[in-house]
Amino acid sequence: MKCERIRPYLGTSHLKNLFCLICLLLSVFVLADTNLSVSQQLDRLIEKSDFSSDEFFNHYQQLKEHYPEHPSLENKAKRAIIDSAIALNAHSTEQYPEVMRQITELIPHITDEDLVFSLKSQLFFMGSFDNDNIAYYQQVKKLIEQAPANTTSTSYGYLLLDAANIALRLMQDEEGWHYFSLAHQFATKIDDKDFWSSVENSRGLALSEHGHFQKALTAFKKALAYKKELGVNHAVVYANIAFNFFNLKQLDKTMEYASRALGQANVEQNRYVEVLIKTLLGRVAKSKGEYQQSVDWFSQSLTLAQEDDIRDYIFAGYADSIYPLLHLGQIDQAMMHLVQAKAIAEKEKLNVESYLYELEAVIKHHQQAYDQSMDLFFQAISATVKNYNLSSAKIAEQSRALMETQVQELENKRLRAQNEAKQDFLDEISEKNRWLSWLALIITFCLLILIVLIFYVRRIAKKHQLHATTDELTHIPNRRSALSRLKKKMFTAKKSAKPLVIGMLDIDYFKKINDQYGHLVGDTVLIEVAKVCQQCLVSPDFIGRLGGEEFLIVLSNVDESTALEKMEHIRTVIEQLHFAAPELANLTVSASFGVTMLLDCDRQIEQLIHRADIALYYAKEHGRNQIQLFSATMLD
Ligand SMILES: Nc1nc2c(ncn2[C@@H]2O[C@H](COP(=O)(O)OP(=O)(O)OP(=O)(O)O)[C@@H](O)[C@H]2O)c(=O)[nH]1
Repeated sequence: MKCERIRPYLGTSHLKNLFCLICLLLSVFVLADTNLSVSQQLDRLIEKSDFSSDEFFNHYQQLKEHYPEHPSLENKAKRAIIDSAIALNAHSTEQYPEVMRQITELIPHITDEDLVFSLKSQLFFMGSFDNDNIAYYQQVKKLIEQAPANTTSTSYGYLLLDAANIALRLMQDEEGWHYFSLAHQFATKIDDKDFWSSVENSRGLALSEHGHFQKALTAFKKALAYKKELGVNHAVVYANIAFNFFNLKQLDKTMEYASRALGQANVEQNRYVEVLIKTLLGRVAKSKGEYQQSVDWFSQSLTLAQEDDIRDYIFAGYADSIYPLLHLGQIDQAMMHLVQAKAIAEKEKLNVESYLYELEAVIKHHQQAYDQSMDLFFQAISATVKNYNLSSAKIAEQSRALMETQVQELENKRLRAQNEAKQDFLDEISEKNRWLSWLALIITFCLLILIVLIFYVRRIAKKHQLHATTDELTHIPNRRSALSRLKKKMFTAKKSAKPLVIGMLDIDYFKKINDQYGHLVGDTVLIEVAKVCQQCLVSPDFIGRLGGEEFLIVLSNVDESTALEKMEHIRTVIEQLHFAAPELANLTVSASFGVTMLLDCDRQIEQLIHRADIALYYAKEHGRNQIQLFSATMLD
């Protein structure tokens, strides 16, 4: 962004250099009539002209030694022009007064109008330090008006370019582009490729400063083509193209042309371009957010600029690194750079007051001194207004742009704070969530353990219940369970007025079986009897073991005859029991049954059981292996 801020005073320096070069050309042209040999040597000198090259100085030195006291006034004038060009190029301000004195003395004696004009222009450049303000612009315009009619002096062309640039910087766009158009016409008139290249390069810089980067690119490329055609130095045009691509945000192209500029600068031994490109690389790194890299590039550019005393870029090195330093949180270092930048600006009389206020405002902003920052921003505007004599519309435009920047900055700050708050909230939630996750995990784990425990407890309880309600030997309901179920059946039957029949089953002569075959066989008989009985019954009918060899059979919802049929079937099945073991081949089993039906008068199961017992006793008494239905006569 600061490219545009640096450009104003850089552009003028270039113009001065170019102007000096043209003065040399003009001088050679003038001398061609008076002294051909000097002229030829100067021609060669000018062809290779580069005010910063050793070759140029050596040739010029030789020329001076050969013709120390050349009588021609025009030659003296030319030498004064060359001396002033060298002094201007090298910023050798201490030499200015002497050269200016020579030029002032010569002017009244020179008759050639164009040469006089060139001398006056040179004098003007040496006397103008503060070249960015309205007064300077007025002086340039006045000088242009003094140009001889139909002049072919390129000094006139370079003054037009200077006027165009200054007008644009003073935001007098219409006049600025008008001067460019005049320079264009003048270039057509004199048909000088070098001047053409200067027009295009200068126009490219102006277009770039005004944001017309594509048009600027076209202009720079034309300038480059002219320079290449002439075979003169063009590293600086490469550099300008690189800067332009940077403004177009085409970083790949920026790097490509930066590299070409560096290569060409190496060939031309142009340290100025090297400094320029390192500054550009610093800006590229800054735009990528690589602030440390950016500071490093600016530091390298600053060192080179200091070594070669390239003052514009000593200032740029300090000023440009302020933003990245602030981003790196090095506010004190940024402040030190600002102090240095201010000192250089004051010493060199650089017209950067507004820029310095702006930089200080940004530093204050980073120091959170917002009121001071705002004041400094307004001082930056005031400085711009004062310096450029802006119209109220331009002031309003600048103020609005600045306010928008501030508002945007504050909005960004607000959004940052909002995001931070959001992040804190999310962190808090995620912290809570973390705890909740742990809690959920622990609870799940506990629940799992609980479920497993419940499962085992239930299994054990079931086992216990089974144990408590089931006969261990026969696996049918035991006495307690059988009687309990009978109780429920009796209650249901009475409630629904449905019939209920019970049968007491007792294995006949079981003692004998035990005695004859042993208890184990007795157990087997008990198991087999229980098994076949159960097979004969369908739910809700059931059988339970009351104890020893005695069983209880309960038949629900059956009439007397059906009940007796079922009992008879069971009896028959028991009677037909066969045991596989050969020693049990002769073992026969039978059972007696005492049967009774639920009566209306029954209140307790004991009454039922008692009647069944009586009937069983009766069956035993009357020959066993039979079924007896209770009847009152059995009581007799
Ligand atoms: N093997 C075995 N014997 C048992 C078991 N419980 C009782 N007994 C025996 O069963 C026999 C019952 O004999 P009793 O009450 O005299 O009856 P009984 O020999 O069947 O004669 P009646 O009932 O009159 O036909 C006893 O000898 C008990 O020891 C048992 O769980 N297993």
